[in-house]
Amino acid sequence: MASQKRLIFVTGNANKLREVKEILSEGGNPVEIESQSLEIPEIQGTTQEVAIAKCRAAAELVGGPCITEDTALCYVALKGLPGPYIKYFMAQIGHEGLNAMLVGFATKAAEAVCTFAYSAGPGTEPILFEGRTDGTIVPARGPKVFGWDAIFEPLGTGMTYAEMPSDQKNKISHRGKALKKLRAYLQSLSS
Ligand SMILES: O=P(O)(O)OP(=O)(O)OP(=O)(O)OC[C@H]1O[C@@H](n2cnc3c(O)ncnc32)[C@H](O)[C@@H]1O
Ligand SMILES: [Mg+2]
Repeated sequence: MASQKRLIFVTGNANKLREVKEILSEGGNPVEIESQSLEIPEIQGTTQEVAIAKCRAAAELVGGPCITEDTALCYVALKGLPGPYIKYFMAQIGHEGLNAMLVGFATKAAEAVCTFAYSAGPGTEPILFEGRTDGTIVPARGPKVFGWDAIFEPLGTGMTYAEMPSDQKNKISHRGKALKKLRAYLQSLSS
């Protein structure tokens, strides 16, 4: 059996880290995740530009290979906004405000987008792995534990992320889909 690689996941978000560990623990984990909580400034731009800049900065700070992750919540009616700026919107206006932003718009459709970035070390170009889940913005339902989970209802489920058991969310989530791609890439590196 190939020895397990250790990889540093630079994130300040304990819920992200929990889900990443849960998802990677299912079925042949190619890496052992070690986390480092570092405050990395996030630039403005597309989800891809934000993810690349963050991972580059993280690799410089860590001084070696690492992964970072960016989550965006993209409203169809607002052409993808708040997108990568969702954290600040969430902090300032909360679940109610995030619903109120859509009053007067015909569609409440939104896409949850997760972008993992892998850097082989300082000075190397990060590689991106993206996962997307379509859904609808709804008044909050379920435990308010993780970000905007309570107001995002993935299409066809009738439940918000917050109302689902974590294994159900992980199976269909933006993060689960992106991690599947990252896992395949890491497996190809170690074989
Ligand atoms: O240190 P990092 O990894 O950047 O952690 P962060 O909390 O700053 O995360 P982001 O910059 O990616 O901002 C994403 C925002 O969306 C929230 N979020 C991320 N994933 C989520 C999920 O699966 N469900 C609900 N909210 C989520 C998260 O709490 C933030 O408010
Ligand atoms: Mg962040």
